[in-house]
Amino acid sequence: MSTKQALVFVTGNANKLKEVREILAAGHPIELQSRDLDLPEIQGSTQEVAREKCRRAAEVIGGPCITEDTALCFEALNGLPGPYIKFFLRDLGHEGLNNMLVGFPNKAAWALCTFAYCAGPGAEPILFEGRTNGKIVPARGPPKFGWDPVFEAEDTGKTYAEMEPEQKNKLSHRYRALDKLRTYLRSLEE
Ligand SMILES: O=P(O)(O)OP(=O)(O)OP(=O)(O)OC[C@H]1O[C@@H](n2cnc3c(O)ncnc32)[C@H](O)[C@@H]1O
Ligand SMILES: [Mg+2]
Repeated sequence: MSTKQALVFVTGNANKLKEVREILAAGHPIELQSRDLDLPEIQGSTQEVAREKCRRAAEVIGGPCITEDTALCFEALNGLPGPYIKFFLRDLGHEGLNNMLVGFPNKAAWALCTFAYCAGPGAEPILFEGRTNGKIVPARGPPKFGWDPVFEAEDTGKTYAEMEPEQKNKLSHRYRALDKLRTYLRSLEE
């Protein structure tokens, strides 16, 4: 009989959860439960933010869990807004994100996803990063998820919002990070 506790994905973001489930549905299955909790996030590097959030999540859950942090980094701004993109998006909108780069010819950006896995309260979280390069463009495509309409992924000519979910889920920052996490979790099963 297995005494293994289910792995819980702690996130307050329904779109993230949807994509994670879609990505995990293709390929090796990983059993996942979810908890809709909006955990406090510290200031710091993407790694510090991710580690601390996952640590707190494990305390709340009382068992193994994963969390995910997404940053959107502008090359002309040395990687900012980075982990603070949520608040820039909320307060400035798609147009404001474009306006931030008005004075810069360089519109390059990258989306960075950091999954954190914590084995339980007190354990040190382990991080898995995935990055997709692109550029910031005036909004195109349905505004269903965050900054998807203003991020054009490299070599696709399309914003994330213009893609079918299958296309985004094959090249996204989230897919790339989750693929590494999946490999790690499989190695634990062996
Ligand atoms: O509870 P958590 O998991 O933290 O969910 P959150 O919505 O607070 O998410 P983050 O702290 O990681 O902030 C990332 C911001 O970027 C947005 N976002 C995350 N992934 C995205 C994606 O793939 N495409 C577009 N926007 C995304 C998200 O809606 C937030 O505004
Ligand atoms: Mg958050």
